Amino acid sequence: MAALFHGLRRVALKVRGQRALCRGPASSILCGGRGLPVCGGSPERLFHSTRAQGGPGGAAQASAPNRLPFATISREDLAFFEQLLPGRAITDPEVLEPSNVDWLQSVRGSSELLLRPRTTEEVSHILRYCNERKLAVTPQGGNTGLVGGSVPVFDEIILSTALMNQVLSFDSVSGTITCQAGCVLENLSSFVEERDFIMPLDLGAKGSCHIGGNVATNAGGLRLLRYGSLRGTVLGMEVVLANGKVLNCLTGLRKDNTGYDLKQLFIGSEGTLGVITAVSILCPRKPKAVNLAFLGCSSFEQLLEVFQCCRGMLGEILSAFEFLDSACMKLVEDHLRLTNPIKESSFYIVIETAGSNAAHDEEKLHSFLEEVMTSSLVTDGTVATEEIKIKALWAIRERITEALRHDGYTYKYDISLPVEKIYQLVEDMREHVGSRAKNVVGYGHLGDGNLHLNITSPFYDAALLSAIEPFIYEWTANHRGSISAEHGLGLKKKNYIHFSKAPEVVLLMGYIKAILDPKGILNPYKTLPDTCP
Ligand SMILES: O=C(O)CC[C@@H](O)C(=O)O
Ligand SMILES: [Zn+2]
Repeated sequence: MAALFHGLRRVALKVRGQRALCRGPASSILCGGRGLPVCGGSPERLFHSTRAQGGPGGAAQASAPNRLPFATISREDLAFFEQLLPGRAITDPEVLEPSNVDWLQSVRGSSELLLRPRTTEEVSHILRYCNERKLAVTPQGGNTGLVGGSVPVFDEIILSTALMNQVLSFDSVSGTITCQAGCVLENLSSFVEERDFIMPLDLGAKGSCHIGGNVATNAGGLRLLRYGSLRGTVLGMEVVLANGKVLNCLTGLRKDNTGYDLKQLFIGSEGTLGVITAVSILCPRKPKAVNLAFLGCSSFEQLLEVFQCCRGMLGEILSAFEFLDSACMKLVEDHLRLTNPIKESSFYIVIETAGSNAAHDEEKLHSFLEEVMTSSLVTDGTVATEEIKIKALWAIRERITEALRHDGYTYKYDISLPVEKIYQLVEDMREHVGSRAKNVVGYGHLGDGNLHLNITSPFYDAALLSAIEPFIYEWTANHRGSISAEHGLGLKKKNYIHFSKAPEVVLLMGYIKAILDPKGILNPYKTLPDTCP
């Protein structure tokens, strides 16, 4: 079996060095929110943008509510903002354009004002003013979200964190980084890596997404299996409330049980409760040895067995367990010209190990590979230890979202389920929609029980959408899953919240919103449903 392992290594050398380009999904910025009354009951209509999507087709699976009675921007307002942020209160439609449209180009707002504060004080002034005037605000970071949470729906003022990009401090003993919300994740990764640490999260959108947006959407990503969610690694936070009050919870303490942990309210609230301006995040030490195994399996059942075996045999060095099906592989081959490094298989697995002793890790990985290959759970595979090859293999998994965008109009779902049920949904969906869909693909964070089910059609197709929904939500609810595992609800999914949350829970969310943002100015039309449970 040693020979087989080395054989795997040789295949790795064949992999071309494509670097995962930073696209934009997975996380977004401090988005979310809706206007008061908490459940507005505004009639819905389905809308889709005809100028949408980079690929063929385009549209949006989003319900467009009616505009709530917010004020509109006056000359005096513009003068105020221009004075507060000289040269950083943008009204030029061309500059505003990319901030009005989401990364998927599926939803579009019509904001006429983009504000670029640099400091928490400026954010505080902006919000105090907007709250008094009842001007609605959409916080925006890297604008990489997938649920329409980070762009305005109507004429909301866009509050961008792009210029709030300073690292404030780094504690090299604890590994805690404190930085402004607009720091790009990849820049933070480079910063901490130079100091022998890593960020606890990693996503395909790392080149564009902002850390504030990651926190506001509780972005999951590829390392959650090992380092947990931001709910555990965010130690402190500074947030500006709708009325401009600054809530300073910017501690770097691991333990702090003094009362309610208020920062948790803002993590994953999509900017509906406050604008996150700074965060303190606990970073793990940079692993001394990283290995990546890219394996093929002929059935999902076998893939699950590999997962079990992997957890048992790799234990503490396992840092990611991702999967994609053969339809995903075809998409990245066809649209991005990436090369399948192994024999064609029904399923592919990406396993990453990260540890402190290369020889020890390699030995563990070797025994694991020997086990799964002798028991024929894995049909083919390749292993990489060099960074460039690891990146090339990761690109196959990380760039699926980008490949989908080239495939047509994409109906996106982000479901968590008991792990053994994950692929049954893809199969049931394929059967259910039949030839109406161009592709039905499944991939995701298997180790976290998180499936990304994506369906494409050449153009937006309302009939296909009504075949998919509410079928997918009912299916998920029947299996006690979540209809949004890591992307949030934003604009597109907010009205389906009841498939995952009980009425009294949604009601309590509404009360919290009403307390923190009584005028509903923060990211209206997002996260909470239009109608009361
Ligand atoms: O595009 C998607 O559906 C998933 C995006 C992202 O969360 C990923 O895991 O690649
Ligand atoms: Zn994901």
